[in-house]
Order: sequence, then C-alpha cells, then structure tokens
Amino acid sequence: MPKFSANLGFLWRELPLLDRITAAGRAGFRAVELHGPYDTDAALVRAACEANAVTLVSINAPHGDGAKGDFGLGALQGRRDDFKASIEQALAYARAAGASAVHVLAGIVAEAEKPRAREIFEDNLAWAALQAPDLTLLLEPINQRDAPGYFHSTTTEVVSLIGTVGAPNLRLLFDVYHAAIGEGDILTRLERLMPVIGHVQIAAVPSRAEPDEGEIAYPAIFDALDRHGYAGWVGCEYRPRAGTDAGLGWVDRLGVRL
Ligand SMILES: O=C(O)[C@@H](O)C(=O)CO
Ligand SMILES: [Mg+2]
Repeated sequence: MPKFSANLGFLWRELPLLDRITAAGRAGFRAVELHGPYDTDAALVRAACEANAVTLVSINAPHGDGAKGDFGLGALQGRRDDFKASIEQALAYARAAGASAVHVLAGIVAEAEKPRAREIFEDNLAWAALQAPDLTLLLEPINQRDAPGYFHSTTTEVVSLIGTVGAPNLRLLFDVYHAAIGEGDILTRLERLMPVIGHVQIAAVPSRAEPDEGEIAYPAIFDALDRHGYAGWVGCEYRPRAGTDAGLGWVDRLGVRL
C-alpha cells in the first residue's frame, strides 16, 4: 500500500496553517503538502512538522498575482523577472521549512501564444532546475474544465517539456483527478510514465471529494502504484464532502493505512 500525505491546500482549510499540520498528524498522516505557505514563517512550519512527526513533501511556488488572474508564471511572456523572484522565494522557503519538492506552475496562456510560451517555459525551467539541485521541481497537468487556458493540461505535454529541458530534478506531478478528466486511461498511463513521476495526487472523479466515490476505482490505482514500485507519497488533494475529520472514513473503506 502506498504512503499518503495530507494536502493542506484542500484539507482542514478552516484552520490556520500550523493547526492544519497538527490536525493532519493527529489524524494519522505521516506527511503533508502545502500550496501557499508564504505568510507563515518557514521555521514555524518546520517545527510544526517535527512536532507532529510529519514529513513536508512539497510546496507550490508562488502563483503570481491572483487578483490579475495569475495561476503561475513559468510560461508567461514578459514575466521572467517575476518568475525568477517567485522561484527564489519558493526554493528558500522549501529549504527553510524542510520540503523536498516545489510545484512550479505554468500560468494561463492563450492558444495562439502557446508556441512562444513553450520556449519561455523551457528556458525558465532550465534556469530553475539549475538553482535547485537539492530539490525536485514538479510540473502538473491541470484539466481545462477546472482551469481554462492553463498552459499544460495533459501528461503528454508535460512529459515532452521535461524531455526537452532534460534536467534530472524535473518530474511529473501525476494528479489522478486531472489526468482522468483530461486524458483517461489512468492505469496504462501510470505504468508508462512511472520513470518520470515525482509525485501523485488523488481525489474522486468528477466530484473531487474523498476518493471513495465516482468513476475511479482507487484500490486498483494503489495496487498499480505498488506493482510499479512507486515509493513516493500519494497526496490526498480532495474537497471533503462535510469536514475533513468527518470524511476520513474512506481510509478504512478502501483498506488504506495512513
Ligand atoms: O491539482 C491542483 O489543483 C493542485 O495540485 C495545485 O497545486 C494547483 O494549485
Ligand atoms: Mg493536484
């Protein structure tokens, strides 16, 4: 059975960040992943993780200015300086807090601008990968229904990008929820992409609730991850139907051990 981390961008959202780490530890999670921890001192996050005996798996690089529609900066024209500053901030934070991976977001790009955006992103990623030999940089395909215009929505696009950049610390974040909506054929894709996968996330499809409903048979996914030797964490990145603690019954129902 794989190991599971609590995605604190989605779970226990009603609590302050440090309390979410405590809640995850109390619930039995041995790892957490964070979206935007930057308002909380990294040393306090590290201390909370240590106190609760949880590993900090990953953080997201800053997304840019959400009010202006930014959802990542990596592939955006005219934003190279902002991108570099966001990566420097993310890497410093990850090292101080004890995270081992940073999710680098591409941004929203108009279809006509995609060829130029791809060149920009390749250059930006090559630079970012060189700054972070001690960390994994993750790229996540995000489906177009949830994030219309997001630069890459398929594993095919991300794997091609990783191949072109050719940096050993650049890996695919395989979010089963996004991959199911955008591409399907999950078991085949997991097997084929295993060498480039750096992290996995889960949620029910299409509801994005606890992973015990909907069209994905998660026990089959967990078996496949074991069979293919996946040794990383599986991030629980779902929207609880009625509170995180109240919804943890899926753990027993699916025969999972946190
Ligand atoms: O799937 C998602 O939405 C996330 O993994 C993410 O990092 C975007 O904020
Ligand atoms: Mg995800």
